[in-house]
Amino acid sequence: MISKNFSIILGSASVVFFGYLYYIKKCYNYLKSLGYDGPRPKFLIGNLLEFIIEPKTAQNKSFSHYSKTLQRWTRIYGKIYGFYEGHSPVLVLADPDLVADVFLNQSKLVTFRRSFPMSKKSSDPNADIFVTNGIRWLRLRYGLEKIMLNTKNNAKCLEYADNSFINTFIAQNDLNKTQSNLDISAQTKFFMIQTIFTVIFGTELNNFIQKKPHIHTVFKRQDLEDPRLAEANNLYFTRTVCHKFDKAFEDFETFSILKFMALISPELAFVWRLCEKFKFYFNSYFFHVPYFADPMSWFYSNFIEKHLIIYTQENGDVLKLRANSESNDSHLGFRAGPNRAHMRLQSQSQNLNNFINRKQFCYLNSFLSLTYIPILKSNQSENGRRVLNSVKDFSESRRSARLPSLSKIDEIKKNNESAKFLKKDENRARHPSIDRLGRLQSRSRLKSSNLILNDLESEDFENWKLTVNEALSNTLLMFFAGYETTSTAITFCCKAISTMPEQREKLLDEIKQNWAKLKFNLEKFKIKPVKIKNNSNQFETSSSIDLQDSEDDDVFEDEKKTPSSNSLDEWNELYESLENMNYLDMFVKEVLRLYPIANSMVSRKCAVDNLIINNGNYRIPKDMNIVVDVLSIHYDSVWWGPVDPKIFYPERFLTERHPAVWLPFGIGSRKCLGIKLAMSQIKLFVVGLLQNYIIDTSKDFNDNDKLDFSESIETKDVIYTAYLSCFSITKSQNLEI
Ligand code: HEM
Repeated sequence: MISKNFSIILGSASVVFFGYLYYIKKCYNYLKSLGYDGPRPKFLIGNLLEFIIEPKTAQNKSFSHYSKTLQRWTRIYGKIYGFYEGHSPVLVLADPDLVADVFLNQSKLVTFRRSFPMSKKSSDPNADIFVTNGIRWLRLRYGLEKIMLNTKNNAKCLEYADNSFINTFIAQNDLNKTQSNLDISAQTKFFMIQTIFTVIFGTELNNFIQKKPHIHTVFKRQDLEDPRLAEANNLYFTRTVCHKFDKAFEDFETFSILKFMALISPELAFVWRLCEKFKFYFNSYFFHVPYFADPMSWFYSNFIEKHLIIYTQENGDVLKLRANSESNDSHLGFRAGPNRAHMRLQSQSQNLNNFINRKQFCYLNSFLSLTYIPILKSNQSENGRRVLNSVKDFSESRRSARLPSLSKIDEIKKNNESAKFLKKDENRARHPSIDRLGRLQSRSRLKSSNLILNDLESEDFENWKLTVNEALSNTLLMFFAGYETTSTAITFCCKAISTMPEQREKLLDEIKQNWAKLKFNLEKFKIKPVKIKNNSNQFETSSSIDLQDSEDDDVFEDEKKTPSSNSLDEWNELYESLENMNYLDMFVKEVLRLYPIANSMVSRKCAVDNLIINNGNYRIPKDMNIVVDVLSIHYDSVWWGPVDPKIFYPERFLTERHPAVWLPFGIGSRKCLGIKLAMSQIKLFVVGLLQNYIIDTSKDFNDNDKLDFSESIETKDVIYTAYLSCFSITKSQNLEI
């Protein structure tokens, strides 16, 4: 009997197993059936292996990577083709007209980012804008755009960046005077972490943490290679946070068996996700336990929690929506009862209150201002109890706050949207895809998430709020999205400056011409932030790190000392003058054209049935992943000529180009939200550097290295990175007034 049951189970399992294999085999006909050419897939893995190892036709087997593989395929298969990740088809666009058609003209329908089986789901309460799709994405985008693409806010961010530049680069370099070479990559990372931190929290990283050792439980001295130097350089915490994020990026790129399994069998993603949950119980080597087991929790408990409690307390606000039920969101750090961290913060909050009372701009406060938290005034004298209540109520509010906005969207969608969308499209040439959409709608089979509601009136948008989870997770995203990308871009710019004297002179000329408006950096620099003690190895900084709890408990004391007295108008002026420096703008754009940093992120998922593009020549079925071969477009002489696109030639931007040929920040409605911030940070760094230093290739490299800008840039799978990042830095006399 047992053996009979066993045979039945075994038989059924074999049927399912072989059925699945048969299904996988059939999948490999899909792209062909749609008329798309492409590389021949291997059973089970598709074309994944080619992303890792170049085919044997190459002289030596060398490591390949994502963008270069696409470039190679484009040369063989043309402007549009497909490949398989496991057995999932992916369509590649390598032509600006096609990209414009999908990302600009049809962007209403293709605003879904392609997802990977193991990445966070769009419906996850902690999902950020990068992974969300459909209406939820639109709501987030609408809110975040108001803050992140606002010129005044960006001018303010510039002030933060300028302070960070002084704190990291100039202070650091003065300390290392004896050192002939400087690792710009490390410096720019410090710069970025400091800037992003300040932009998010409105206070400098060191000011926030240095006098509060109990706050930073994760910051251990042993994390640092040389704690003494780090401490002396006043970058103790900055280094540590950089180290954490570097590790997180390493994890992102490291091969993991679970990620691989999910790619080759996405239908079983739930199994791999489950395994991921339990992987801590297994040997981490096999499953690759990430350094940040849960980045959100880490970030939350070390930064946001403190900031938020103080934020709520300072406003005298109790966040009250539903008083009774218990929170189950303790993973974010909120617990119903008091804990010691809360008590400590409570007693120290007065200092932070002073800071928040300044109503200083920062992302976290701005994002929170978009949430659905009703603010009730409460009795100021019951300070302690209020904080604890606010923590409790806050977690309640996070859950309940989500509901009104989502139901509102549903309501809007049901009443107006589908009809409106289709009506607007009546004037457009009717593609079969749109007709089909209409038929689907009339059969009430249109799923809410399939349409993007770009056509809503602006009044409707005003009611769209963020949930508190969304405000927080997007704050964390800013670190991930802006840290490595911008610092790498700055390193590439430094490389271009150090290897191309002609272009460097042109930049210097432009800086001289705009000198009056760009005076901020140098003036600040004159107030030396650092001095070196004569009789010891110890360095002394204007805000040296005191790991003991200080008597003077005002964490913003140092901030008051920083010479940042420019008014917002002046920062706006600086922002504008940076914007108006045409050569600088072209220079940075050219660097990003030659070395687009995050091109694998420019991807979409088709959200409608049968999207017709290129005047009906191509059909993209629903759920098809679409990626762009950015490198091929960036190096195409048809679009970038007549000067050879391989040559570094910023002036090529003087000619008007196709709207879809420069893609380092993506394109269309999902274009990078940090574009303005990133561009002004890069420009500020370049100007600051040239104002103060002569930058040359490192003395450790010979003349051949010196000329080789492109060869010194290593490209990784996911994003680009620089591996020769040491430069020789000497104090410049050029621009002294
Ligand atoms: C040189 C620096 C940067 C580069 C090269 C870069 C590149 C990109 C790219 C290629 C995308 C995908 C766009 C698309 O799908 O069309 C993207 C998205 C995004 N980036 Fe950036 N980025 C940079 C800096 C930043 C910074 C500093 C921030 C914020 C502080 C940021 C925030 C975002 C966000 C939020 C998205 C998602 C937008 C959405 O899905 O709606 N980025 N970025």
